[in-house]
Amino acid sequence: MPKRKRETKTPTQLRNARKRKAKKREKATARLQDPSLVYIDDPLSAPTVLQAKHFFKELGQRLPLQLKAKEGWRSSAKLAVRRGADGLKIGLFLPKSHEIISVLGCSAHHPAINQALEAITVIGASGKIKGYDELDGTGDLRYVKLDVERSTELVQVTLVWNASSQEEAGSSLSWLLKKLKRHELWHSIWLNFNAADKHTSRILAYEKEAWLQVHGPKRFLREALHSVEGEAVELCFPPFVFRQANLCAFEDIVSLARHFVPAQSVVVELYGGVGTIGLHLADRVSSLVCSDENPHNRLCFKRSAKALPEELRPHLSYVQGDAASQVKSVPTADVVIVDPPRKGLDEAVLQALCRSRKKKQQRLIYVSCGFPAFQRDCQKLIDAGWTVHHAEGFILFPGADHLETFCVFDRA
Ligand SMILES: C[S@@+](CC[C@H](N)C(=O)[O-])C[C@H]1O[C@@H](n2cnc3c(N)ncnc32)[C@H](O)[C@@H]1O
Repeated sequence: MPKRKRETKTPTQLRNARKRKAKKREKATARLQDPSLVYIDDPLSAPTVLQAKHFFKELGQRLPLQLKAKEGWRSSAKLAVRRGADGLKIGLFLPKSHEIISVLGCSAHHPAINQALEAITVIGASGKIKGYDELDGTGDLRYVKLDVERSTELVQVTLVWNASSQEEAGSSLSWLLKKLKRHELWHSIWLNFNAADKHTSRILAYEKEAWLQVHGPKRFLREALHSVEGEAVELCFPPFVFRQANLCAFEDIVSLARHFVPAQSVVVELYGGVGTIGLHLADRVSSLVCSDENPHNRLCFKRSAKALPEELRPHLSYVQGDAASQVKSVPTADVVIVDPPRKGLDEAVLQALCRSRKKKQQRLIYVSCGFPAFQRDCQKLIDAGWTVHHAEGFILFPGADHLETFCVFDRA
């Protein structure tokens, strides 16, 4: 039989074939739905919300649900960047997949986030910068983080770059920065150098050396929660600290927390971030010790506390450390406030709360962003003698299968 000649393709043909394939993939995913908007028609029908209602009903508790604006609420977003057929593909991963769905123009975004995304997408269409390719670990831009300063509508943008330094990033980064700086959208521009292995799921590199501010003022982005009563606080949110994506709705949680902290309480706050809840209790506490594992938070807390009236400052302190290292303070508190990540309380914290007995009466305010973990922790707290005094559910991400649970426990 005559041998068939092997078909060889020119580099241009190969490139075009790759582009066609990528376009086909993009078309297929475009038909799929943004995972953050699946329940947007009726956010109260999301499975987690129904599950939470059932759980509290079984405990003999009502669970009032709070839902604010369904559009324009997301003032902080971390978005993945990958290689697209026509430049950068920026968006959210579809559940359990490596496919990205574009979120350009998403109705949940604060308008400033959409403007920023548009600007980056247009610049990216030139093809001069490459989106990250997780198959081979090549490419430039891995993620973008966008945080809006709501009072000015300016955006703090962080470019997560696949290099370990600005030198290593080279001319493509310098070119992008030059283009970005022509826009008047920015509060500041930050670089986060993350050359971690392609198998990592970590979005940001948290080491101090990984961060570089290349544009904007030295003063951190500020946010005031205007609807919260008490002393006005200016929270600091540089890009390397946790910030609630829906700060407008979280204001109501902070207000509610104030309501459940009796005047002159000794308060211990674990998983406190930059002091988003704790600092708003400054006029209600005889002392507040706030802590968090992120070493960057301390400076933010101190700067915000410094701007409070002089007589309140001595009552406020901040300790850097993970929650497990702070459990000694739990029995000394009248009120313990916890707002852990999705996985819930660390075992050491849960154990400390379950055996804490020094005070005659104690209150625990638990703010949870992960309902399954809350359910588990709640059951253990009840078994240890805590009772649910009040619970409320907040739809912080309307359209997503998520509930932020606010629960007050008491122990006599
Ligand atoms: C859901 S955020 C809440 C922060 C704050 N209450 C707010 O609303 O901005 C959780 C915080 O827990 C911190 N964190 C995560 N794991 C921790 C741990 N094991 N010990 C202490 N803090 C932790 C994170 O750094 C983050 O600031």
